[in-house]
Amino acid sequence: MNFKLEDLYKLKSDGTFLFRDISFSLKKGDILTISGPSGVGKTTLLKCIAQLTLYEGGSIYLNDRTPEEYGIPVWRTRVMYVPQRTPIMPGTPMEFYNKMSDFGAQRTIYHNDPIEISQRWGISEELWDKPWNHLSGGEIQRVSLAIAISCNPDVLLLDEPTSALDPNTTLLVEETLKEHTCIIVTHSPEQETRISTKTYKLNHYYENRHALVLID
Ligand SMILES: Nc1ncnc2c1ncn2[C@@H]1O[C@H](COP(=O)(O)OP(=O)(O)OP(=O)(O)O)[C@@H](O)[C@H]1O
Repeated sequence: MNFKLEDLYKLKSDGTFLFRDISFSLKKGDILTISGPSGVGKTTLLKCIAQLTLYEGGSIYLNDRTPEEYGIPVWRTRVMYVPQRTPIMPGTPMEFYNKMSDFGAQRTIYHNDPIEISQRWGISEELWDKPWNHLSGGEIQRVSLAIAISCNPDVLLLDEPTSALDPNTTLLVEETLKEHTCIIVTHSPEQETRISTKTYKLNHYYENRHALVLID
């Protein structure tokens, strides 16, 4: 597996750069953490990679093929985005999972058991049959992440995946994430130190100069 960004850039609505010249490559098992001040564009960068937000320039490749070559629905199953806050849906997590795994591009993919994944992080099997709106923020975060991991994407795009979790549960989730290839937005320098194989610092644009550092 190889994953590559080349000179990705995105403009703000006023025509100035939100970010530019974003280039990096990942191999299987890499964890790239993205950090930087609020509003700098971290979430937007993940959404651009997932093809959920348009960008004005640059290229993205998974195994030397572009999103267009895969087709966008297939791309999103291979390069899967998990938002920081999953929108509350009707029904239960299990109903959602059953519907999703029977849908389009997911149907051809081998799925692991999301219940087994979430049990490693203290989520009981019964919780999967409770309505979404009866779950805590931390439970929703773990269930959403377990569903994404169960789909076996090549790259997970995770926006602050442990922001609602206590320190011990955060460590348990990190142990699982280390088994996958991930791009993770985090505000925690400690988390960055614990799990990253590469780090990316995204800073605000000032006077047309973008401070952006990639440390291998
Ligand atoms: N599709 C878009 N086109 C242009 N600008 C956008 C788009 N989506 C978001 N923005 C702008 O990009 C800026 C960065 O937002 P983003 O949520 O990516 O920041 P962030 O670094 O993730 O912040 P935080 O750490 O607070 O979550 C915001 O000013 C937002 O209004």
